[in-house]
Amino acid sequence: MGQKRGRDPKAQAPESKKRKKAAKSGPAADDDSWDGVVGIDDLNWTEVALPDRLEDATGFLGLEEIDGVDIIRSSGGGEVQFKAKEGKPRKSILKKPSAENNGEEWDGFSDGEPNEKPTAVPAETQPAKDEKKTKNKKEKKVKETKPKEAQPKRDPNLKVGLSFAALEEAGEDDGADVSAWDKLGLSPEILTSLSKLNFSTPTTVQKSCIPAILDGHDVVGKASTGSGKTLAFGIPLLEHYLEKRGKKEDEGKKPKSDPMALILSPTRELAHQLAKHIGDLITNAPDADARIALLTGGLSIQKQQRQLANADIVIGTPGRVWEILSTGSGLIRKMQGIKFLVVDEADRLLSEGHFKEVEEILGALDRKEQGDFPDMDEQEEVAEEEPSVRQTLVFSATFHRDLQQKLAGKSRWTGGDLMDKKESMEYLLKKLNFREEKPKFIDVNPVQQMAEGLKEGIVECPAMEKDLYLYSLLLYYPKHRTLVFTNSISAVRRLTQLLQNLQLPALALHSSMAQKARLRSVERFSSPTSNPSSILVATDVAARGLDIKGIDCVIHYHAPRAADTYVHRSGRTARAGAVGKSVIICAPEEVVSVARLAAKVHARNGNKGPIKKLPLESLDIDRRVVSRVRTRIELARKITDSTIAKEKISAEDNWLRSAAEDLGVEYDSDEFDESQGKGRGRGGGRHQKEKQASSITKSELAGLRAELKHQLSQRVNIGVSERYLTAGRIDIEALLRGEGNNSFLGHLDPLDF
Ligand SMILES: Nc1ncnc2c1ncn2[C@@H]1O[C@H](COP(=O)(O)OP(=O)(O)OP(=O)(O)O)[C@@H](O)[C@H]1O
Repeated sequence: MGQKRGRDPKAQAPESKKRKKAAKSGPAADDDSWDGVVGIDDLNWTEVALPDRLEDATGFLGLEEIDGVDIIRSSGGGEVQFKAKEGKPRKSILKKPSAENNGEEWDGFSDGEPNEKPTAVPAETQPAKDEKKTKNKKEKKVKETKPKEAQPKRDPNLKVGLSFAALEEAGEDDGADVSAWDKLGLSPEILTSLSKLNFSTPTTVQKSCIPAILDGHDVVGKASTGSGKTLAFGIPLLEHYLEKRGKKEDEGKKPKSDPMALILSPTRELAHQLAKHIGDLITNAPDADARIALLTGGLSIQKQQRQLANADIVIGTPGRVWEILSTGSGLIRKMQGIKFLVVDEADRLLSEGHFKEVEEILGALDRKEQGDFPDMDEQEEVAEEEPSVRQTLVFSATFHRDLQQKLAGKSRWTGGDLMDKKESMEYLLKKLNFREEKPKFIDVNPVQQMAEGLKEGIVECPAMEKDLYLYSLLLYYPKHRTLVFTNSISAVRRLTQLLQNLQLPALALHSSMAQKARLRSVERFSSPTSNPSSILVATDVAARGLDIKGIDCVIHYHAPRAADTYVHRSGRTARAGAVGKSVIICAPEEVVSVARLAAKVHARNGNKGPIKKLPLESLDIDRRVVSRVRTRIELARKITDSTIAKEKISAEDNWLRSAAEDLGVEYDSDEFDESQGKGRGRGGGRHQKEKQASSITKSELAGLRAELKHQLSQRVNIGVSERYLTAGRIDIEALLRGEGNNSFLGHLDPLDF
């Protein structure tokens, strides 16, 4: 078991105080007396542009103007001075710095030279940044044509990192009023970024966690899904970066290229999203050029190695992080200097399949003995590193209840078999080697685990009719972006094809897909321009952390196997204060486990036993809908099963044929099946079914497709007969106008859920 590292937890406190002071004191960090009042020449005047047509002109042509200022008259009554309007960052009204401040442009990570200069942001966010830089360059050119005396005179006392650099784009910014963040004492760069991102108010978890992290504490943060946990740790990380960089610049030193933070994520998609989210914060913070290395499987390892060599923040999945650390040269030593270790979705990351790699990484970060690093060259071995001051930040929406109580100091260590069980979270939390005896446990919503705007429902149906009920449910909510969860990869494959055959825009996501295809599915599903009825069919690889705007509904096609999975799956909707629905399609044999998990999730005040009534609303799908779409489902199933079986058999056949060729023998598939006893014994039924499904001929398949197409071209008629239509019993005009649910013909009570 690792020992507590020798470090005074309070050692960082003076630094934090200084940071707060700097943030409060305005652009000149040394100038405590600045009251935000500036003279006319300090303002960021912009020229009034000429409109295309003169009659469209408003304002003063040929003059300069400025927004967002209040006029102050000096006590003598003579000179006019200015102050930023309430709610606007004070420095946002100031003149921009001269061109000399602009650093070199960055070309992005590439597979080219190993000595390339790395970036401030992850590869994905780079194009936007590059575009912005090009734009700034153009603007600069225009400004350079101004007479020289128009350039502001720089106060030699002003610090670049913390002062004017923060104003570069702030003057043009129409972002949100961020005064609600004032109490957190953040730097102007970060306030500008939050304003641009339109994050006007910190969320509860951000309000509680940011000050604790900035004060140097280890933090275990628990808050419901979609409540903004990423920035709760992302903001302090960037604060630390800016502060350190400012210090180095003051001392005239070059900033070190060693990473300052490692963020571990359980899935690739989440790692990409974290990089994007934190990358956005960096990109929008003027002149904050922190660099992110994204280490996930499925993408070029060499490129990631190079990124890591020059990164400030490393984000990755444990497997790839360990793969790179254990083979790279001197990388473990570099990583030992990190100031923050963030374990996101901790309960997942610290259990199940990730255990081994996480343990390796943690072990390597804390290893002290010399000569213990096969990847370290001699010079590095000699170099004395400053003692480790790592803060550990652990976040999730769900935590093991015992652990929760233990960390909150409410119960004693239960010991016994928990300690013996290697996978147990308690063991690994010890491994995390918090530097404080008791990390701060911040539980934002100890009672309610689910997001406030979430409605939970259940649809009960026979196990073999889940397709039918899923499809019916989707027809009830035609304009809903929906995420469908299943418990297996084969179910994802089958359901995606089934829904596609039913002409629904379905995409697949599971861990056996190539990484690029995985990212493409998420991108296509989440793009604001994508079909608002998009459906993503996924395994639990999408259950954790994925932040996709506008998911209206989560459907559990298979009941989740554990309560935390239910919380995280459902948490993909109703995020950041939005509303959403979560519906379990439940077969009779799943009812008991669903009731158990719902009771766990909704148990009040510390799991005092199951609650009596199922806390999920029972949804009644109209029987007429189910019976009228049955033929569609049968046709779509036949087509899907046949396509999948054909693909499978042809893949197996190809493999056997080429193996036979290699061996120089003849291959006959029927003979081979006979010899393998296929069709008899265990699995024989499935094999027979596959054979049968694949034996549908091309023309039969075409017939089925044509029949399905015909069915789909008509609305589902739920009780409107010709007689009614002609007798004027329904509003044909309204039907033609496309009012109501377009999928149905006739009146259908909505689910009101
Ligand atoms: N202060 C804020 N104001 C408004 N929106 C915010 C704020 N902070 C974060 N958000 C937005 O809220 C959404 C959810 O944030 P985030 O992904 O960090 O949630 P989370 O708590 O980590 O969720 P999960 O537990 O599911 O991983 C994101 O789209 C993010 O951009």
